[in-house]
Amino acid sequence: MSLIEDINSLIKPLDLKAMEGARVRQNRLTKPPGSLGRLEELSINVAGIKGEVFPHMDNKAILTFAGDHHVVFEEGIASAPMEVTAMQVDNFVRGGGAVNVLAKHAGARVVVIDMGVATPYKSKTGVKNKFVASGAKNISKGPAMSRDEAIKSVIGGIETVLEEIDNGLDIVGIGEMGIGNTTPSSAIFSLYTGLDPIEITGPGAGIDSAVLDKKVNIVKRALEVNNPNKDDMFDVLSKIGGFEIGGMVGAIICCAAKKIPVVIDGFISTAAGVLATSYNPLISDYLFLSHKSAETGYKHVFDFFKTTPILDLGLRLGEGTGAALGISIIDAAVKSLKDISTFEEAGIVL
Ligand SMILES: Cc1cc2ncn([C@H]3O[C@H](COP(=O)(O)O)[C@@H](O)[C@H]3O)c2cc1C
Ligand SMILES: O=C(O)c1cccnc1
Repeated sequence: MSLIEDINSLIKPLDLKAMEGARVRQNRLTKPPGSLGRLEELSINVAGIKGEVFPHMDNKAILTFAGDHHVVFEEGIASAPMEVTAMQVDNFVRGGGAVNVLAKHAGARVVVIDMGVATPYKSKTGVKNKFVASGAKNISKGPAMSRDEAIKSVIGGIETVLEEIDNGLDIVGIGEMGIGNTTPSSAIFSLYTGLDPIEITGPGAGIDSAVLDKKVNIVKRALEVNNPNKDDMFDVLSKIGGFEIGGMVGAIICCAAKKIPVVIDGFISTAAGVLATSYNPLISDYLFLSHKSAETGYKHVFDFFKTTPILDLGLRLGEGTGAALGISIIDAAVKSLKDISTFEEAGIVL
């Protein structure tokens, strides 16, 4: 636990001086003030996070945390076989996943982390091993994991970021792979919003309406059986979370501590964002929501964040796909702040 507390204690409010410097520069660039809209705000936020008016954006990474969920198979609410999580891990290592393609487009590397994949994958190299246990247990019957395992999963996420910093890390996208993980994510959102699971729970990767009814009841049962305490993030993570969700929480905490902008992906990584923000509200300043997930409950979760999604493309995939697109927009924002000439430099007098 002490690594988590030590890292958490490093998280500080944004650098207001750097933000003011960026704001002043934005207003001196050869364009009408405010005309780059949200890009201006994004660049100012990155300056505040990094404490620099000209932040570096050379090294970008999508961290895709993988883990399984026994609840969806034991209760018959799965969208795909459990083995698909492991198969997708291999696909990502080969570079053939949707996240690989969009990350490449954004100039970001993809790091795949095994937090708790329950079936074997073929890749011998190319997967970071932070394995905690073989899939989260059935949350409709009891806790997903022990408290110690929840702590271990968060530490795995922190270690991932610390190790990746050595490879250069200017911005991070948070993604996941885990068949069934919209179920724990829906439970987490229901708990923190206080909304009935029927308003939050959606079809995930794709189930019919009869299975969706069952899924809503499973989310309700998970909350009743476990009675998680929302003021204790580790209680929530251990009772209704998952190993890849814990990994994402750790990565988010560590990025905030290390002044690295964190770009959240869709429904599941947003659940990790809610958990991390509940653990330390200062983290909210370090987060960017890349896109508005099309999954049912997503629209109800903005109150937890100081920001709103950058894109609205109807995505509902996960893996870090939306985060990759978000990174390319943030990169454009930072480049605009740095590289557009000021009126003075261009010799333009208005
Ligand atoms: C082939 C395939 C690739 C995926 N890539 C991401 N997900 C997404 O779907 C899963 C969550 O949805 P649910 O809770 O309904 O299973 C996660 O793995 C998420 O990343 C996928 C799902 C499938 C089937
Ligand atoms: O929004 C997402 O990331 C999402 C939605 C449904 C299924 N998988 C991921």
